[in-house]
Amino acid sequence: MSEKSIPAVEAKGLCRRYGRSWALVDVDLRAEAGQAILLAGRNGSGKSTLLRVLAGALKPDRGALLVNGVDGLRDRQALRQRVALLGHASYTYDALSALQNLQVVARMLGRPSGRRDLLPLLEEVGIDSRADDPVHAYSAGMRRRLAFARLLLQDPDIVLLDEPYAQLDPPGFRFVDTLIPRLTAAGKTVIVASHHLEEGARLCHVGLALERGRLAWKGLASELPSSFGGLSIPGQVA
Ligand SMILES: Nc1ncnc2c1ncn2[C@@H]1O[C@H](COP(=O)(O)OP(=O)(O)OP(=O)(O)O)[C@@H](O)[C@H]1O
Repeated sequence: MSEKSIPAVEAKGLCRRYGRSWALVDVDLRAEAGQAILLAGRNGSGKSTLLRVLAGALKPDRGALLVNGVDGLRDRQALRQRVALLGHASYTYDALSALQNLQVVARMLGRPSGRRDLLPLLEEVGIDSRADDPVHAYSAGMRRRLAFARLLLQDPDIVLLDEPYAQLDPPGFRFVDTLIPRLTAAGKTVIVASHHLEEGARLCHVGLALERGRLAWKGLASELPSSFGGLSIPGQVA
């Protein structure tokens, strides 16, 4: 079967509610390997909910989710092996150092977990000089950088980024700007929820916008109407 016939992610009719209130209504999404998708929408439109459903962190009330052709709702382990979400919470072990945090993940994944194996990842995200400090002593941006290092270690096929610029400084923005094309060039699928439509348009191929949980717009990321977001990053250095 050709690669094109099996999308990396295929969601159909996803619905999710919190109590009586629907946060996602009949959302369809298709993403190919090597594609970056910008997910836009006002606060509360359902972006984080959709990413969490795609990552297997939240169960949809209705709908189907196939990841590389595998039913992700039935086979949640397969889903979690293929998909990783960088969300709002960093899910770190705060009493451990950054290096120890990565070691825990590396051991879980059966990957090399020596200092020399993992330090380059911390270097890549710019926190190697604090590798041995406990994470509870980290700033918000440093925790976010550690979450990126963990994501790189996980090396999933499908990368979900929820507001990737949040808490980062200008060098951090540049890290995100180079990370997304690097991931897609390696054949990964990237779905980015962001209010930064200008950056998203530069980095992503397809644009989707949610409005009150429904898919309200789909097209080229560069043509996404600014009514769905439109922040620019203060202090962005060319
Ligand atoms: N844990 C929760 N319990 C109840 N309602 C929730 C919960 N999480 C989200 N919601 C509701 O679901 C809707 C979608 O929220 P969601 O966080 O997915 O939006 P979002 O587009 O990511 O917003 P933002 O841009 O502010 O991050 C909102 O109406 C929100 O109030």
